[in-house]
Amino acid sequence: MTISAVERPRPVHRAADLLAAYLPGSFYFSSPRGTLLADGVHSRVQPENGSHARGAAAALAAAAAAGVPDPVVAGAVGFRPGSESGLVVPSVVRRAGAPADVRAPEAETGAAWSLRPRPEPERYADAVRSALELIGRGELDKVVLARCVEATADTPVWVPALLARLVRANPAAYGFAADVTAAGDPAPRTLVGASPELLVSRRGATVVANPLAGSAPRSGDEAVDRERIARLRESVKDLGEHAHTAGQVADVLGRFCTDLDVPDGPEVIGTPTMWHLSTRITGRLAAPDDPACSSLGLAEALHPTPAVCGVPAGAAAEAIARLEPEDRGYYAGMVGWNGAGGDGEWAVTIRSAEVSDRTVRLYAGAGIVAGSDPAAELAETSAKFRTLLRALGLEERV
Ligand SMILES: C=C(O[C@H]1C=CC=C(C(=O)O)[C@@H]1O)C(=O)O
Repeated sequence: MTISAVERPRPVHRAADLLAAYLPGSFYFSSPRGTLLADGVHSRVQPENGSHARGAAAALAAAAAAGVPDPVVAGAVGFRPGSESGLVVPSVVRRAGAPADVRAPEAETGAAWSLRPRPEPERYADAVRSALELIGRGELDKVVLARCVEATADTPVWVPALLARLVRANPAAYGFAADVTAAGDPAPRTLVGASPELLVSRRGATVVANPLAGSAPRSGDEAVDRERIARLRESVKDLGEHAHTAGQVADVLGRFCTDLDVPDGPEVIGTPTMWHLSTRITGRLAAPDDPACSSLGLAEALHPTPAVCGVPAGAAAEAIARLEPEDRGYYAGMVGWNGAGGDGEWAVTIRSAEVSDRTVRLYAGAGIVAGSDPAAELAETSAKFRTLLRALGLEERV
């Protein structure tokens, strides 16, 4: 009797072993729901009429017909519509539980680094002032402005070690590493990060989204942090910034769901470097079999949320294109996986960097609304860089 690949019993893996098995070129994604490590490329996913979800459904059907066991679509999509995307059906997928007992080498303190902010911090503060003028004239309610720091080492950066340090330091985050090398790149390019923000997750008919917006840096001192949390909970500016984001996510999911549970107000969640206002929204899909309701379809409908773009979205995207000198690339896009039945998990690509050879490009942004202070927004982006800088052993440098 022969057993088809799909029916064959699956080996059981440990999360720590999958992280240790990650190599550049693999796709790694971990979350409180579990860990996924994917290798090889069975096929590349091309959008169909601009829809990644439709392209993914076709690629998954073809992979299942070809006997790929447990086919998934995995990878990342860039910030701008129609921009870079690196979605594939991998040849082999291994799964495990949420990351636990993860070992990681110490940061490469031996490497010599040079750091270049892009733009210079003062130019970022100028961009915030320009955004405040647009807000003052009523052209915008909110826009998220980002900046970049380019860190260059004297030796090539070993991404598996960087990923392991990120996951060890942020076990509750959405940890990821995705190969995003494009034709013409002089060296392989990897997107890596530890995002605190769930764009959307789907399991059967149940969907969850967890928009974040409104922030304060974590200080490490308990009394100071208690005070910062209390201030964040009451900050009119941060609550307004958050309401834009949670409201839009609820509106979009409401179009797909019969029941939607939206808490009355945000709670505060902590990462090792930040405090954020957070709203966990859950819903029940009206038509789970509709390809538009796959996790990738929902992620596309939600993207870009006002956590990374703004309100109104079109005017905010134009302001971003005009006021940010660096292209965002994959930063502020989405990263995750989508299975054949439509289940999956997509994180917002923040607390992230693109690594190529000796260079790491880190990105961080902050939501600008009426009442934002340019110096405070600049400081907030510096605090957000700490997730990656810490993993690189460079925390004191920005
Ligand atoms: C855009 C980023 O964070 C978003 C997520 C949480 C809080 C945010 C804020 O308070 O501005 C941002 O919307 C980033 O980390 O680059």
